[in-house]
Amino acid sequence: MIVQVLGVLLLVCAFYHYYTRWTRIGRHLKVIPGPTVWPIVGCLPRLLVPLEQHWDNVMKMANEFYPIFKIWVMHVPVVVIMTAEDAEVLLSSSKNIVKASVYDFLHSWFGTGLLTSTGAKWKQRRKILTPAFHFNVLKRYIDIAIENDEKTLQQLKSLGKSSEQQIVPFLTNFTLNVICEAAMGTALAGKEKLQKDYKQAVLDMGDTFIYRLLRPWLRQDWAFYITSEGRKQKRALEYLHRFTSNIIKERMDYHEKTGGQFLKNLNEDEGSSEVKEVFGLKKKRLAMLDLLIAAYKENGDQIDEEGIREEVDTFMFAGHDTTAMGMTFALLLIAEHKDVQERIRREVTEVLKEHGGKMSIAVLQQLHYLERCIKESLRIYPSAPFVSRRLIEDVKLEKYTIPKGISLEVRIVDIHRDPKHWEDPLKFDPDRFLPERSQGRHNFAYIPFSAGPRNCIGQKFAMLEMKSFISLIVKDFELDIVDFMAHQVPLLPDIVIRPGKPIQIKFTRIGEK
Ligand code: HEM
Repeated sequence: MIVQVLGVLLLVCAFYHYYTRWTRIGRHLKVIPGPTVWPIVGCLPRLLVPLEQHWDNVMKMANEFYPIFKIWVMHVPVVVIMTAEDAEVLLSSSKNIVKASVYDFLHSWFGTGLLTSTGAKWKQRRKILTPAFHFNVLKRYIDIAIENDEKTLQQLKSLGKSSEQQIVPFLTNFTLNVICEAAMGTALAGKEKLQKDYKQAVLDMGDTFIYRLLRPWLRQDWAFYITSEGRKQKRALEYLHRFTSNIIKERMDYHEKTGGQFLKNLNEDEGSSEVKEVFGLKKKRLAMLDLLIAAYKENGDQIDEEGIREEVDTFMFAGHDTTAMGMTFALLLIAEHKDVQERIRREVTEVLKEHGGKMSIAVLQQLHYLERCIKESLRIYPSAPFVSRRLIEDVKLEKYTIPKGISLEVRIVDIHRDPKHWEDPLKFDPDRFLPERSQGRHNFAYIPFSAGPRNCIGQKFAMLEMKSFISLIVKDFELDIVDFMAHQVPLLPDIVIRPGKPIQIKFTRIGEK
C-alpha cells in the first residue's frame, strides 16, 4: 500500500516537474527568477505567511527579484513585473486587455461591467460611459462632492474645537455618500437606516471578497457559499442587487413620466438647458445612471436593464474605496508634514479669495500645489497597488517573452518607488511633480490610474473629489497624527492598499487651538 501511495506521489511530482519546466509555459517561465518551486505546492511555502506579514513578504520578493519574478501558486503561474518599460509593453496593448482571475470573485456583484468585461462588450460600454466623465458632466458631480464636503465639515465642527477621527471609516463614509449620489442620483446622507444598511452591505462585500481572495481553497462557489463568510456575502449581494434595481426602476419611471425630456443633451453645460420642470416633475440632478438610461432608450441593443445594473454597481465598487484610501494616505502625510500643510492652506485661502470664497471646479483647477501633494501621496501609496491581465497573446518584455495563458501582474507600487525614476523614493516631496522636475521621466513611471486602453475612467472625478475634500478640511482644521506616521502603518494585501490597523488623525479648528 505504502509503495503504491509513494508510486502515485512520485508520478504526480514527475508530472508537476514536466508541467512547470517542459510545457510551452514551463519552458518560458523556468528562465525567469523567482522563489523556489516545490513539487505540487509550487511557491506556496514562500507565500503562505500570516496575513499581517503578507504585504512585507511580497515587497521583499519584489526587492529580491527586481525587475521581474514568477511564482507558481500550485499549478497556476503568475509573472510579476516592476519596471516602467515592461508596464508600458503590457498596458499599451490593445489585445491583452483581459482581466486576470483575481476579478472573477467580483462577478457575483457586478457581473461583467466595465471593470471586469472584455472584448466587444467592454469596448461598447466604454463608449457609452466615456461621456459620463466629460468636463460639463463632471462639473455637476463635483457640486455633489462639495455639498458633501460641507456637510462633513459641519459634523466635524459640531464635535467641538478638536476631535480625533478614525480616518478610514470617516473617509469611506464620505466617498460612499458622494458616489451613491453621483452614480445613482440617491443621497444617502440624512437617510440613516438606508445609509447604514447599504453601506454595511458594501463593506460586507469588501470583507468577504478579501477573505476569499486569501483562501485559494474557497475558489469554487460551492465551497465558498457553505462558509459563514460566503453566506454573509450572499445576504449582502441580495440586498445590493435589490437596492440598485429599485433605484434604476424609479429613475426609469421618472424618465418615462417626463417623456425623456431630461435625457436630452446630457453632456452639455447645465446652464444651457432651460427646462427645469416637465409635467409637474422637477428636474433631478444628473447621475451616471442617466447616461446609461439614455443609451438604453436610444438603442436597446447597446445595453439592457441588467447591463445598467452591472455598470451602476461597478461604479459603486470602483469609485469609493480607491478614493477613500487615496485620501487616507494623503491626509496622513499632510498631517505629518506641517510645512506642506501650511503651504496647502495658504494656497487654498488665496485661490478661494480670488473666487469670492466659494468652492467650485474652477477653484479646484487652480490648486496646483495641492494637486502635487495628492499625486505624490498616490505615488508612494497608490490606492490600486497592482493591476493584472490574463494574456491572450505572447508578450515580449525587455528580457523575457511571457507566453499567452498566464497572469501578468504590474506592480504599480514598485514602479512608483523605483529609484531609477524617483530619487529617495520614500521621501514625500510633492515638488517632484513640478513640470521642470518631471521632464524626461518615463511616461509609465507614474501610473496610479493605470494607463493605456483600460486606464481608470473615473480618474478626473477622483482627483477633483479628493482635492475638494482635502482643500476644505485643511483650510479649516489643523491636522495632527495621533499614533502612526504614514511609513509606520502596516499594510494589508488587498486589491486596494489598506491600513492593517485603525489610524486616527486629530482635527483642531484653526484659530481655536
Ligand atoms: C484614487 C482613486 C482611484 C484610483 C487610484 C483608481 C485606479 C484605477 C486603476 C489602477 C484602474 C485599472 C484597473 C485594472 O486595470 O485592473 C481603474 C479602473 C477603473 N476605475 Fe478607477 N481609480 C480611482 C477612482 C475611480 C472612481 C472615482 C471611479 C468611478 C467613478 C472609477 C472607476 C473605474 C472603472 C469603471 C475602471 C475600469 C475601466 C475600464 O476597464 O475601462 N475609479 N481605476
